[in-house]
Amino acid sequence: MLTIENVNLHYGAAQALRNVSLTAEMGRITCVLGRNGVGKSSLLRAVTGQHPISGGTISFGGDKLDGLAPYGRAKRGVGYVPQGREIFPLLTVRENLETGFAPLPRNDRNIPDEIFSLFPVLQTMLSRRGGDLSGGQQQQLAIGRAMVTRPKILVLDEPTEGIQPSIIKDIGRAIRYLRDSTGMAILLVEQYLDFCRELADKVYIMDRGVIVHEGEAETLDTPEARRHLTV
Ligand SMILES: Nc1ncnc2c1ncn2[C@@H]1O[C@H](COP(=O)(O)OP(=O)(O)OP(=O)(O)O)[C@@H](O)[C@H]1O
Repeated sequence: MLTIENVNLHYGAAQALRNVSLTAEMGRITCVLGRNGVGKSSLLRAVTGQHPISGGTISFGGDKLDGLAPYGRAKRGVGYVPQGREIFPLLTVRENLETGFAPLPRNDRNIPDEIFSLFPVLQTMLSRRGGDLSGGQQQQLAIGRAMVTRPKILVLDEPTEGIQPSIIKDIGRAIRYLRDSTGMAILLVEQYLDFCRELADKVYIMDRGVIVHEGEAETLDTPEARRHLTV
């Protein structure tokens, strides 16, 4: 499981995370809810090594992650689907998927078939450029690219942002499938309450860099959560 303990993160003098602690267990979907600017992406940058933390510890399966470069964390099984997808627009869909080979030993450098079972559109568009895909297709590609790295934990930054409802459904189904079939841990941050409520096993709510609620999804107080999501 992923354990985040008392983590602080700064951008210069501005503090984006304040003593944040959370756990994301194997075989469960952990969702962090919060409105724009409360620190959700910063939390994922801390987990994936995109930004250094200024206090606390982050460990996965008992190994300390903080201090490792993003590449080292990918090698230890941290798969990342960043906000805005970050697809390479001039590379083909196949080449985008193959960028996920980097942390893998040579024998594992193949694209698992289950990516195409989950997202058939990727197979039909293998030789198209990433930049030609719709936002929803790019999100599926970003999840596929993370799956190529054979993650033990998948970390997703607002996977529903700017995506049409039918593709949001496909993405929700894929996330559930990954939890159930592989037993991986899934940590996702979201502003979309209904998506989170349908999918999550455990929910945290963040406000201004602080965790203000932690609980099982079925006990989530929806009006209270909505209050935290309204500006
Ligand atoms: N590179 C940066 N330099 C300075 N401040 C930053 C930087 N990135 C984020 N911040 C600030 O840190 C705070 C948390 O931002 P963060 O992106 O983590 O929030 P968020 O909850 O993910 O919001 P969003 O949904 O808009 O991405 C905000 O006040 C933001 O302005």
